[in-house]
Amino acid sequence: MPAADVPAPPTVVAVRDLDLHYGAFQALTKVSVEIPDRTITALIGPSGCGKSTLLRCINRLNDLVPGVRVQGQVQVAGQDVLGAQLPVQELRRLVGMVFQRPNPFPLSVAENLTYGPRLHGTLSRSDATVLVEEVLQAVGLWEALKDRLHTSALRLSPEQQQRLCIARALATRPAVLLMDEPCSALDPVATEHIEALMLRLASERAIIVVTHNMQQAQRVSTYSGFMLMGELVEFGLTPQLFEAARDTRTADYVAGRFG
Ligand SMILES: Nc1ncnc2c1ncn2[C@@H]1O[C@H](COP(=O)(O)OP(=O)(O)OP(=O)(O)O)[C@@H](O)[C@H]1O
Repeated sequence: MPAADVPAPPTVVAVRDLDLHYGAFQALTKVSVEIPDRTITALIGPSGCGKSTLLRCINRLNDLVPGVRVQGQVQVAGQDVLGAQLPVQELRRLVGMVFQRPNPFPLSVAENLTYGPRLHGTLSRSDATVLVEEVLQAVGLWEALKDRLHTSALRLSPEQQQRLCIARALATRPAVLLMDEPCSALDPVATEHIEALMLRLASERAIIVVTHNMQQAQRVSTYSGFMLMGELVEFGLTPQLFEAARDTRTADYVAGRFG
């Protein structure tokens, strides 16, 4: 964990003056943040404050919502996300996403993992074999599943399904992994395993995790952002945000005085 006087790692996601409206409702207001590479950043705040909306701006998942309007700038690895230059398909390769409920495709374990890379280009049979082992190793599933690669992913336990979804997101070698409440459908033991996995994976790419769980944010993240009613109130090193917040609203929230 870097001390407050150690320079932050280079920025991998830069958000500047981001406004988002769902129809007439403004869900994000002038959000600016620089997310450091190769570390975990947690987004916290009360229900409805815009955490998931901000996350979904980073891979343009909000594009699918009718009536959505986005203004401002989002850059991932130096590339402009909201403009027309970066095709959405390439963006989705660069930015993986894991959701609250494990959502494997109704396909085999191996097909879940090769689906993305096949969509993004050609994947030879030998490359696919190497890739499947690599990403299953990365999420600690190789030993358990190496003889079940052609089993339906839907037959796995919830924890295995969530690990598989993380492996599927890793298969396109993203620079950033977005995780929206990735443990909320899991029991405490599975949650502990996924948190340990997140810490391992963050040595090679940035992870941005939305969580309602204050303990989880403190256990896994190096940086945290506190959001309230569409604004990013405070962003900084996690211990500082939890123990010496600059803004009284942050201090009140992390102390459990509201939300
Ligand atoms: N598709 C949508 N259409 C209209 N309003 C939406 C849509 N999605 C979210 N909102 C609204 O935008 C606001 C922010 O929602 P968002 O899901 O980003 O919050 P959140 O902080 O992630 O909440 P939670 O912690 O409950 O998941 C909320 O008021 C929500 O009702």
